[in-house]
Amino acid sequence: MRAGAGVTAGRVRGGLCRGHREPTVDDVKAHRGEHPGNHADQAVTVSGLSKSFGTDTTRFWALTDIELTVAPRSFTAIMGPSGSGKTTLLNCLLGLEKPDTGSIRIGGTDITGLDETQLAEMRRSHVGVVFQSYNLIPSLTVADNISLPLRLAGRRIDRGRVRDLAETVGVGATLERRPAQLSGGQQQRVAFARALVTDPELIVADEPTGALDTASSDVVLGLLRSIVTDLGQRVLLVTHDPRAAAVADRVVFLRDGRRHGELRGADEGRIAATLTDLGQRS
Ligand SMILES: Nc1ncnc2c1ncn2[C@@H]1O[C@H](COP(=O)(O)OP(=O)(O)OP(=O)(O)O)[C@@H](O)[C@H]1O
Repeated sequence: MRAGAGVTAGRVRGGLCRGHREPTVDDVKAHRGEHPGNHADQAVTVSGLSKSFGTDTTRFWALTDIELTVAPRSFTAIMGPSGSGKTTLLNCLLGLEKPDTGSIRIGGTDITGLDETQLAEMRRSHVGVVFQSYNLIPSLTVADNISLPLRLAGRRIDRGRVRDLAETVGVGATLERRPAQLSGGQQQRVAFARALVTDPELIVADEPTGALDTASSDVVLGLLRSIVTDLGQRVLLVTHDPRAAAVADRVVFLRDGRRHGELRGADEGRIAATLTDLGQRS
């Protein structure tokens, strides 16, 4: 994180105006008499979450009775052997999969009760997502890629804020370039700025270092840490990499779709050993 880059937790949390083109999560809250706006102080909670695939005769439970609380200003990594349910959990959090049972509260709203339009708005404004494959739009400049979620949500675009965010993640000098003119590490930093631009309640990072060399991975992991520590965000990281998970405050393990313990403040070696043990017992 660039010291003195000009984006403080207060500024990042402050200056966004929300559009009113379609029903939003905040509209639902207002309708219920709840308080709309940013919910930085509320935990993201997953409770009794189960998800199955298939029909009655072929039913397979990908997630069973998952409980998870992601507190404000916290950094949680999710790990587990292949097929343990990490992607399914992410997809449920993003409203891309509908759980069979349970609740997912983001910004004080149970998103399992939202319709498709409201879920799309939730993904645009309340959750920032970073994937392994950057997913930047090649024809847009860095500045326009970063501001895209605001444009899609019909919100005012504050160019100064976009510039501040770009500087914060270390790509301030590239605003007028196209993604193809950037390194992989730089593109991933742009993806982080784009994820932060709506001031979301949760940043979800799915293997964000998977395509990067060690040096670029270190920069991105440092950035993830700073997003929590300096910008006051909460981050959920899904990764196979114990080195990446060691940057988190805690690591939650999944096995066969169930929670299987957690480690806090563990180093890479301990996380790797736990993961190996988990895989061998699957
Ligand atoms: N659409 C689907 N239809 C049927 N089964 C599915 C579907 N999606 C996932 N599954 C199954 O659910 C289980 C959990 O899958 P998931 O992709 O969540 O695991 P994962 O931990 O992300 O695995 P990996 O680390 O390999 O990406 C797996 O057994 C998978 O085959």
